[in-house]
Amino acid sequence: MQSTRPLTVSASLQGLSGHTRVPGDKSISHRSLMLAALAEGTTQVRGLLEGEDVLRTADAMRALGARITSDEKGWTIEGKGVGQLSEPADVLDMGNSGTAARLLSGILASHPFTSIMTGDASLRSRPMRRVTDPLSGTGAQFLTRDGGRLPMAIKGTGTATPLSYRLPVASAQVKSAILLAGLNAQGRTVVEEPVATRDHTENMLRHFGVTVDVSPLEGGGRRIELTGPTRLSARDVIVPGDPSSAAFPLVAALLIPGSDIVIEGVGLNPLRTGLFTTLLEMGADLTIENERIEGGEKVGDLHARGSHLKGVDVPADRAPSMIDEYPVLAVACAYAEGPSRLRGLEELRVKESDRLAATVALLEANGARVDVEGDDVIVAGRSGTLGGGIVRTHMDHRLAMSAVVLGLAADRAVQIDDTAFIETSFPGFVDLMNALGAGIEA
Ligand SMILES: O=C(O)C1=C[C@@H](OP(=O)(O)O)[C@@H](O)[C@H](O)C1
Ligand SMILES: C=C(OP(=O)(O)O)C(=O)O
Repeated sequence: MQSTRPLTVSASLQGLSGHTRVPGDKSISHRSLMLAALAEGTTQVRGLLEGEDVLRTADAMRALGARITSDEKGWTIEGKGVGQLSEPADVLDMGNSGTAARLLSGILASHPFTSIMTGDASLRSRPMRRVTDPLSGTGAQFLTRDGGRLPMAIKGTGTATPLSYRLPVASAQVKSAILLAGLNAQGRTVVEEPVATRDHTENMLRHFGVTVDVSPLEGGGRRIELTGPTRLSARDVIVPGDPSSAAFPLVAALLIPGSDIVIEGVGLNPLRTGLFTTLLEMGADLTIENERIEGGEKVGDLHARGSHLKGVDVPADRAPSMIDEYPVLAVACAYAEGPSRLRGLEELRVKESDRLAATVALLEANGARVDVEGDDVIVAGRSGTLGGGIVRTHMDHRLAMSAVVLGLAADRAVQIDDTAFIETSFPGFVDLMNALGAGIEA
């Protein structure tokens, strides 16, 4: 990927102001390319996130036979059909993207050819067994390095056995891998998730004409079922703004006194809005305006003003609806009045970095007091000056953007070792923040 890009961020002298739009939703963008490649016909995608992670998925689907082009109007994908992808001539490099690697594993499991997948140093350290263990039940074979890490070889099957699987961890990536394998399996695929996770795969499969049955599980969670082999028909997709990206300008506006911003067209899928709920509980001056349906997804405009935040207790079962937002929420908690407890964050340990440890380090380096008790993070709340630290981002875009937000509200400048990985999910982040008046000198 890009060379290292260090950045020093000083306090924003004035509040943020103005209207903006964040790039397209990363989860929906990956899925739109994958499902369009599996569909029969031509799909147009508008608003696709053109970040490095999604571009890796586009390259992989091209290597598997789909024709994918883009122009100023959007992206066009000529699909191959379920079961009709072709053996790639070279290694599939999924870069920094866990979503790309995990979801594609499901697709490759039920195609009758052999492929090899790798990624960057961060992705090569992340656990793949969570998908290879269940997907082995289809009859596909996986050969991984170092107890389940990439690179891995996948020998798929054209006669996949359908899986019936209860997720041991709350993971939309694992759920999606199993459902995608089920598209070309012989019979009923069933996934049970004890806690509901983002349902973009289910929603988009329906959009492409697949029958997906979803029923509630006793005691919470959901059962998701589909019958293979099935066919997908090309359908155009409009990608909403990514709530996980909106989190950064949003929290910055809440923390910088005098701010008043509107982020337009943000996706409001209820399985993604845990951060907004939490910020409201903290007393944020945040309103969601113009709620509407765009391209089949609920979207709205986030209107945020500088706020006096107070500490919060976030329950563990909220984690799946805001899993990528904890680093920036922890930053907000460091500026809040009174302590916060963020519960049940074990999944943060297996993201692009060990995000639990790295978030604690980010805050401590800048004068905040933080404790970890089991999988809970306790942030003491503001008591003295903040900032002045050096932040190590470990190839993790969310840490880099969280450090920028911390720096914009800090008393002393924050040094960030590398902001290059922001390109994976939020191209143009610094420019967007500066257009709102952040005054970051790159
Ligand atoms: O399915 C998806 O698109 C995603 C699911 C989440 O990961 P897990 O499934 O590991 O929780 C999230 O962290 C990731 O950024 C995107
Ligand atoms: C965890 C993330 O992504 P992925 O798992 O796709 O690398 C993220 O974007 O915060």
